[in-house]
Amino acid sequence: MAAGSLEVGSRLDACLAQAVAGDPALKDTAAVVAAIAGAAITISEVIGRGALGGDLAAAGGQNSDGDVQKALDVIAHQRVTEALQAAPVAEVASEEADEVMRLNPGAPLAVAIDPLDGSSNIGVNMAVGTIFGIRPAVQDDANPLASFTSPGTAQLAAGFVTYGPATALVLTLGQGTQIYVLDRAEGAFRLTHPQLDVPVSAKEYAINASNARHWEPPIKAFVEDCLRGADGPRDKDFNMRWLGSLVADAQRVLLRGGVFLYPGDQRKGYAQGRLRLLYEAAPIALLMEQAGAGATDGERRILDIEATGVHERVPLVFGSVEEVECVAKYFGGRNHAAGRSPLFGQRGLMRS
Ligand SMILES: O=P(O)(O)OC[C@H]1O[C@](O)(COP(=O)(O)O)[C@@H](O)[C@@H]1O
Ligand SMILES: [Mg+2]
Ligand SMILES: [Mg+2]
Repeated sequence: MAAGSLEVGSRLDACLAQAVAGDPALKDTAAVVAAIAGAAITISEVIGRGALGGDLAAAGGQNSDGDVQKALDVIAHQRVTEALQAAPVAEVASEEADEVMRLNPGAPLAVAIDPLDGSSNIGVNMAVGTIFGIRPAVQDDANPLASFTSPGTAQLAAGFVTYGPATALVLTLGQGTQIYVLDRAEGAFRLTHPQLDVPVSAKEYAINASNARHWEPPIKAFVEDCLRGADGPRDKDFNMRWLGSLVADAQRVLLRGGVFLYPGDQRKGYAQGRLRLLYEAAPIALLMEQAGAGATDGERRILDIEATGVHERVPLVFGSVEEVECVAKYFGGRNHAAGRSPLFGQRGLMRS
């Protein structure tokens, strides 16, 4: 979907048809997007009823990452896998399934999906979401992960749905990033943002600061310098937001800029942070890059990283390009001593 060629208010199905008319190779990808969007509408109805529909936060089993599955995690996983079963999808890598799931052998596409992102927000009426990345399926009976080992650049499309005050689908088919909002009266998504363009610089960061004592020195230094604001080496005051829901934080960054960090830290099991490469970091990274923003693990471009496991984690930094590059400088050791140097960050020394 080329930027500028889409009309605000158009229905998702019309926009997908237009994309396929322009590039017939997108036919299957568009069918998968439509299937996920359909499942998202039904998930949004469940979430919209809140506690009227029962306790969506009720604990069930455990997923492979050791997280307790809540009732809504399980419902969302069922809804998306049912929808993908009826689409041209050979395999699914879901947060809520230990192994890659085989759906339609021989079908052309594979989907990595986080059916319900932001699980800690379930049951308290806060935003949650669904994240997905669509890739070509690679048939290799000896390697069940074959469809998912290519770097994120192999993704044909990526997106997420936010179930917030409005239900929104943020989508890229590799030509810009668009937002569609669910028109509840009609039961259809309509285009609201034909081309997102993330501001290059920003004054807002998002990180779970309760982990500060576990952070590595570059992250500590970056955040300390943000906190020092106009009195420190960054020379500007920052605001902070943390929603505990990656999709909601990502949507804010896409709409008004900023930087999000979930770094690795020294807690047991958190050396690579908390977020998963295949169904969280890689789709978000494609959406960011297609909107003019960046996504790294601190230093390396997320889209260049190859997965070696379904639920592999990766440190994640994304958002306004200047901020993402600034974080990389702290990792490179070029900035992170600066905040503590008597020559930096003091009015009248390195700055006028
Ligand atoms: O509770 P923490 O450590 O701040 O982690 C919050 C992060 O974890 C997540 O909830 C992980 O996703 P899931 O809920 O899909 O496991 C992100 O949405 C969010 O950004
Ligand atoms: Mg998640
Ligand atoms: Mg999840």
